[in-house]
Amino acid sequence: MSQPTLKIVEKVLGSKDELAKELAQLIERAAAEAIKDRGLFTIGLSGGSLIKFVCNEVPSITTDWSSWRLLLCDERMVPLTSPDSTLAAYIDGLVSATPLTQQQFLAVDTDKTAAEAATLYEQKIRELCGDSSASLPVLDLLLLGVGPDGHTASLFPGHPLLGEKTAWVAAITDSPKPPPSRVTLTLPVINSARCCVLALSGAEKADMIKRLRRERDSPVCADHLPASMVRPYNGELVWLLDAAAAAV
Ligand SMILES: O=C(O)[C@H](O)[C@@H](O)[C@H](O)[C@H](O)COP(=O)(O)O
Repeated sequence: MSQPTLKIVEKVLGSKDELAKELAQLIERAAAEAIKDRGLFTIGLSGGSLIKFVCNEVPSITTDWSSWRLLLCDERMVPLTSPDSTLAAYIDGLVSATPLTQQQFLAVDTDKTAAEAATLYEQKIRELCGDSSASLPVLDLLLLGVGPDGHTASLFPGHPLLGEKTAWVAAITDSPKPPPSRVTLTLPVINSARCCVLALSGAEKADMIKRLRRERDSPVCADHLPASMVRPYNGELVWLLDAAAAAV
């Protein structure tokens, strides 16, 4: 059976603020559709600059917050009290600014080893998706950043994790981006989502965008950057760029 053609949408926004507003509108639409169709909205969150984009604009959207379940596309194996904790940043930015409760966030057990936490997180996602026997979860919306080396979530160029085909969540203890120990969704789970958003901003990402565009437009390209391996099987791929990152 041939692979359905991937629907890729690329939007270039004038500034980081405009990118954040566009992202919030996309999230509002995705949440409305998911809640109407399934009574639940599952959204995956990444760290880095996405945190500010989400926390600055998402609190002002109109949605049924009680139907949201928020999980992490990747998380650092640090305590919630650490400034490196992605979950802590989102709880701090969203719980006080919306009706969301901390219990609606799917927390990683960062007090365990990364391998144990990965196994436990997969079980939590299975429970969330209500089908423990499912081969892959279909999450509604995954928000992904892209590092200057083309990594996304905690999937890094040339890392064996890029070849993981069965685990939903994997541990990495040699992350080139500190802190070194993390858990991450794997590519099969990322590509099973209904919609993946890659959000890139800043002039420092311009060169990477050029490489990703080359890979995107010619899949046979040898690079195989992790961010260009985000190609949802049956979902939508949205690139949101600010003008600085999209500068050719
Ligand atoms: O926890 C993390 O480190 C992130 O999940 C990571 O994948 C991030 O999204 C990229 O490194 C891009 O970060 P910036 O958008 O800040 O460049």
